[in-house]
Amino acid sequence: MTTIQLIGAPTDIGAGSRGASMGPEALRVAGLIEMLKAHQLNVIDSGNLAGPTNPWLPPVEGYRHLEEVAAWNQSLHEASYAALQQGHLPIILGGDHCLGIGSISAVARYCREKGKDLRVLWLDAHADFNTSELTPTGNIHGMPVAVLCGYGPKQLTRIGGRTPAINPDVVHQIGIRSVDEGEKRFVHQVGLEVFDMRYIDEYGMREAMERALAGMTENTHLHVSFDVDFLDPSIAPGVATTVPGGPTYREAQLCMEMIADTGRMASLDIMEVNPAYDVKNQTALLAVDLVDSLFGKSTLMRDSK
Ligand SMILES: NC(=[NH2+])NCCC[C@H](N)C(=O)O
Ligand SMILES: [Mn+2]
Repeated sequence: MTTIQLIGAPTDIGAGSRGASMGPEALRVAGLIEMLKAHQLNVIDSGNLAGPTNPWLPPVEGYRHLEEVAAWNQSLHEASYAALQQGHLPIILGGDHCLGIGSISAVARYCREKGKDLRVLWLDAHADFNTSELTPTGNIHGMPVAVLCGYGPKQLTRIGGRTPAINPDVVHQIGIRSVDEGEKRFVHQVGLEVFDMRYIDEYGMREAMERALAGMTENTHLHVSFDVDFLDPSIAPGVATTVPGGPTYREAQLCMEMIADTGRMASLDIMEVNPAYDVKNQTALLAVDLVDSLFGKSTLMRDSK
């Protein structure tokens, strides 16, 4: 029986607006634990990590709150790695998406040690591939993928003991529709695989997901990093950096169901839920509904189990 371990990381330290620090509790209030238990999963809620408060200062040399971001990610790295070592499936409750650094560096370290092939599905409106030279904001939640690939300050790129923590070819991004100018060039330069909204418009979510999930084996550890701003803001207003033109409810469901069908998901981030922007917790409720599908809820007639 799979044991899920929830790890809350209540911080907005990498964001440009406050409020993602309330995300972990919003997800719990929305029924995350009860939903997981209904899948006959063991659930351990290890509560929330502690870390520095948000000093709410402007960027320094292209980074906002670098030391605090490093502290949060170091402790998330340790907690996520410990959960994986115990054989648990960690679910990280963000918090802003800078926390992908701590979470995914832990998964990468675990995979290296176990000889597993890592694949990261990055569901997001943004590529999060900025550096201090490229960023228009200095907000580190716009940088985690670049940091994981070794581009960034050493306080962050060294978390997890190997730099780079991952190679760009393990990352497959879905739903992207907001990439800064310099960031775009850099994404092309390193050859990130991006199924952006234009791709999804032209070929559909099914084709995008088939490609993003292709080639996995028994030995693949699939990590899903779900930034809730992936979703269209009309259904998910509770995020700080909304971008119009995201996946609809049905497209998002299909995305989750296709991941569930692989049976390979072994760790998950749920990031950027921001109750300060939400209406009656609907974004957290929707995230829980979609994660329900990620764990195999089927609304389909063909459901046979
Ligand atoms: N995880 C996120 N919400 N990232 C938004 C990043 C927005 C913008 N590209 C920036 O770097 O500031
Ligand atoms: Mn993001």
